[in-house]
Amino acid sequence: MTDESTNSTNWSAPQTTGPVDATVTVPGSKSVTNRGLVLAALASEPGWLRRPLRSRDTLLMAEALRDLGVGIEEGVGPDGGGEAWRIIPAGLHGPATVDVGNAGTVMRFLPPLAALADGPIRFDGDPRSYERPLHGVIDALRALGARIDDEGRGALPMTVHGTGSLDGGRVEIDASSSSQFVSALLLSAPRFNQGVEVRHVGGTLPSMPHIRMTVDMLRAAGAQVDTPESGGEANVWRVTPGALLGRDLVVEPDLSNAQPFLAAALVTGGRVTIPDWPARTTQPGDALRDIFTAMGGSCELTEAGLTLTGSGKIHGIDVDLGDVGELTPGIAAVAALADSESVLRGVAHLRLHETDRLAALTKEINGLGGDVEETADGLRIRPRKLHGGVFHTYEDHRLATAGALLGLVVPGVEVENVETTAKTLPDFPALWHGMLGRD
Ligand SMILES: O=C(O)C1=C[C@@H](OP(=O)(O)O)[C@@H](O)[C@H](O)C1
Ligand SMILES: C=C(OP(=O)(O)O)C(=O)O
Repeated sequence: MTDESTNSTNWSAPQTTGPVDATVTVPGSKSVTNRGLVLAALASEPGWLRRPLRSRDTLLMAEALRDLGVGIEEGVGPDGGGEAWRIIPAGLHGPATVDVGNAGTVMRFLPPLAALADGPIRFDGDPRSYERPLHGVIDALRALGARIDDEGRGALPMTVHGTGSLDGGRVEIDASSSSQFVSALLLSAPRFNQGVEVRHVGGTLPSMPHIRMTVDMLRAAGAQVDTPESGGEANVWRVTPGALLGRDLVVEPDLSNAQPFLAAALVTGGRVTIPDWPARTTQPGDALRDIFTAMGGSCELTEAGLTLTGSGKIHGIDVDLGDVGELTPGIAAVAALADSESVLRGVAHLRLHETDRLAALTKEINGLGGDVEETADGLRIRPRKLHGGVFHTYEDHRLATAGALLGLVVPGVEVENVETTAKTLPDFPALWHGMLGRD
């Protein structure tokens, strides 16, 4: 949380007095799209990504891969249906410069791939990207044989001096500040000469579903991966070197971006359906079914999608969100409207996300009259009657959607820089108005 002022205008969050009743089609998953792009770029044959998310984070990933020589063409899917990207792998070339923006997936997933390029790849990004942890990736890549020039920062900006190949092998990392360190090393590992064995040492590893997503997608592309869950040692992942297949992958809707819409049903005692909700998924957003049920809603998964129906009651919750940290801002907003206290635990690492999310949520909800307190690893939220005001967003898409949710039931909430939702959900204001039946 570094900046309070931007020049953008405030967005008057639409308020509703009645229950929301809508079906909202949510664009594709950021996490699946960006893994899909990396794996397709490293494959030994062309592949398809259908219904990819087109947002700041995924366009930065696509742009970076193009700059390294990968072909990413617009097209329709092989069956003629849906929008798609056709990805044509090629030799990875430097010199090139990668703009990571403030995308964790770009700043962490691409340096291992850059080590396979045949020249220097410079990484730079938004000022906040310099503050986000990257040491796990940098140190590990050095241990695996890469040369990286970061002028001793252990962070961006930096240059990875690709030599066309990387030894790989065994490495220990402390990934307690971001699961993306583990995912990053695993994703490119089929192309390392010896593959990789990653051992996490240190504090609790967050966001396990995202590591499972990495493993599942690697296996679906033909990689051999051993995991703690497949009988291996705790906190150790192994990827065997080998060719990756080109896939025809349909990207699931982004379930974390479905959160504000489902929450709208919960806080208005209404009903919202999200089509194409997957029956099985590694996305952390699937946990919303249990969390929002515990908070007073009821969920039903049918052919039409996932429907959340609000009961008119919103209950507080005491929950460890370490596995599903990216859901915290949306849950905090609902908790501020509940009938009892909430304690959100296990998310100390959110201090190093797009902004310091714990500080930002505390300040902004309290700015509307709330009573939120930071704890060592999360938030304690005591619901209070809220009033209108400006909800600052600190260039954090999930702060912006949390502010919109509060504004749905609290008169006079102005969300500052709602355009920041473009990081993962560029159409958010239009989708939100559409949900309310307004233009
Ligand atoms: O791998 C991924 O796609 C992600 C992993 C998580 O990162 P952290 O483990 O750094 O929280 C999550 O918060 C982020 O939004 C997406
Ligand atoms: C933490 C997030 O993003 P990133 O991929 O930049 O880490 C997020 O989307 O909530």
